[in-house]
Amino acid sequence: MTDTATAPFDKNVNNAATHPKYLSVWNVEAFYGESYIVQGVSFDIHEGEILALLGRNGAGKTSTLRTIARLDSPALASGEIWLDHQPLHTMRSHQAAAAGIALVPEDRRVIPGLTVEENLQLAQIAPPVGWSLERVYQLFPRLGERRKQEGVTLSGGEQQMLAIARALCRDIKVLLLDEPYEGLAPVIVQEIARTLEIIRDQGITTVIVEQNAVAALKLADRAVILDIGKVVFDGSAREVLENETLRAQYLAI
Ligand SMILES: Nc1ncnc2c1ncn2[C@@H]1O[C@H](COP(=O)(O)OP(=O)(O)OP(=O)(O)O)[C@@H](O)[C@H]1O
Repeated sequence: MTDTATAPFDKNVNNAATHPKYLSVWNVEAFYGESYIVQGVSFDIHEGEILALLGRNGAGKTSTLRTIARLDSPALASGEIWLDHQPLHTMRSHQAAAAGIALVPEDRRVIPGLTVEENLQLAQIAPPVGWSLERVYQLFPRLGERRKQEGVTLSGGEQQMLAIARALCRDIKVLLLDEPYEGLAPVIVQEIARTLEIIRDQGITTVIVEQNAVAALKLADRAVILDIGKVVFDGSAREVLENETLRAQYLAI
C-alpha cells in the first residue's frame, strides 16, 4: 500500500500532480463474440478520486466496468489495465477481486433468504476482509437498524446501500458502481452521494457509471465520456457541468 492510501482526497489540491496514477486503463479493446464494443478505451484515475464514466445508452459504460473487473464477457482482446502496479489484464475475475476491485452491478445482487447481516457476513467469509460490521453500520445506520431483516425486502435505496456495504466488507481498493442511483428518489440519491463522499474521504477510489449524469458529475472529481465505445472527453467533472455543448452532444442533458 502506498503512503497516500489513507490521505483524504482534497478537491482543492492538484491531485494529478501530487498523486501517482492508481488505476490505469490503456487502449482496452473488448468484444461480445464478434461485436467490437470497447474500442481502445484509455483513462487513468488517481488514488482517492471519484471518476464519473458517462455516455448515452449503449456507449459501452457497463462493458468497460465489466472489463476492468475481468468478467468473462465482454472478452478483453487487447490493452492493459493496471491497479496499483498489479496487471489486472492478466487476471480472471476472482483474482481481480482479490487484487482489490469490487464491482457493484446494476441489479445489486442482494442474496434472497439471507438477512442484511448475513449478506454482509458472507462477503467476509474469506480473506482479505475489509470493514468491520460495526464500521459499516456506522456509515449506514439504516442497515444497522434492519440487520435482522431479509435483504431482498429492503427498499431500493437500502438495497443499494447494502450492495455498497457488502463491497466494503472486503478489503478493496477500487469501487466500480454501475447505475447506483437507478430508480431512486432524489432524497435517497443525495443520501447515497453523501455516503460515497465519506467513502472517498476514507481512501477508496470510485468509478461511477450513471444515467443521472448531473448527480454523478456533482459527486465526481473527474469525468470520462464514452461514445460508441471510445473516449470522447476526459477532464474535470466541473468542466462537463459548465459545458452545455458537450452535455448536449454526448449526454443529452
Ligand atoms: N451480452 C452482450 N452481448 C452482445 N452485446 C452486448 C452485450 N451486452 C451489451 N452489449 C452491447 O454492447 C453495447 C454497449 O453496452 P453497455 O451495456 O456497455 O452500454 P452502456 O453505456 O452501459 O449502456 P446503458 O447506459 O444503456 O446501460 C450495446 O450496443 C449493447 O447492446
